[in-house]
Amino acid sequence: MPLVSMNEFLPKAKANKFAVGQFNMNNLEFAQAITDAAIEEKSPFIFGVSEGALKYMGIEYTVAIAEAAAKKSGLPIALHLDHGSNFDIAMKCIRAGFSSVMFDGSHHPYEENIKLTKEIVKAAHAMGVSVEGELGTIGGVEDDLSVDEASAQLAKPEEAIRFYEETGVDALAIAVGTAHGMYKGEVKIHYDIIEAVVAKIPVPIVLHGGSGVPDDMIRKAIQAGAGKINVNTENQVACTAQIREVLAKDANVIDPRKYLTPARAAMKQVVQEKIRLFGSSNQA
Ligand SMILES: O=C(O)C[C@@H](O)[C@H](O)C(=O)COP(=O)(O)O
Ligand SMILES: [Zn+2]
Repeated sequence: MPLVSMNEFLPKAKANKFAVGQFNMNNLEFAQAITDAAIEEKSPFIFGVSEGALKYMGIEYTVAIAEAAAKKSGLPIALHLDHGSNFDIAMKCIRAGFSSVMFDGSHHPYEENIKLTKEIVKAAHAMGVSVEGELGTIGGVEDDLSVDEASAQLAKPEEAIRFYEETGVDALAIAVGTAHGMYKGEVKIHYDIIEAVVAKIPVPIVLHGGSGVPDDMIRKAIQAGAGKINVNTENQVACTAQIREVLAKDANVIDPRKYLTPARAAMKQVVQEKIRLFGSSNQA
């Protein structure tokens, strides 16, 4: 199966109140772990690739790995630029074979964010590629905001609704209290904001910063209207913990397969648990 746009599965997710996971691809082992978990769960999924990961892996390897995963699994998989910062990087990814892009214009003033997002939607939709937009500040590692500071930057429902109406994005990331990275304090999700926006737009809300959010809060967010949930840090933590453990036990290990095999298995378990939690098992 070729890579697909998020529109292959997000409308169904919104209608049936489940969420599709975006799991970030940082190297081959991440891609294998995510794909193997999804195969067992018969779940659609999204490979998120940040600009940093793209630089690390190279765009050709990234696309080739995602295409191999789609071919091997037969699952609906979207290859999605995560937090794309400008028009050029979005077009570069689309030309290389990405089936979906995010434009993160949240650092721009509201009207400018709408204008820039609209331009990307127009070009991407002409090529059958889905687009995610972002509004408000999702705090955490990227912005170095505490959870309290992030709460101060929450999206305003009326602005989010107009943002959708003007841009026509396929999924909308709004700041509702989650933050990137593991939480230092308690996470507080503003379900009322999700509900108010989702009631007025036909596309799902995207929850960034899915790592470390308690399961019951994830379930409530999905019921409120989150149809795409991003997870990266939990996989990084699982991967690195295994590598540390193997190397700490035996300082003579030099074969990367000796520590990458358990690292991959640990990530597969994380992804499988998230897929079950998100309710996307058997939705492929
Ligand atoms: O960290 C990245 O490179 C990707 C993240 O920004 C991703 O979009 C995301 O929201 C995952 O959040 P996390 O699970 O808190 O790492
Ligand atoms: Zn994010």
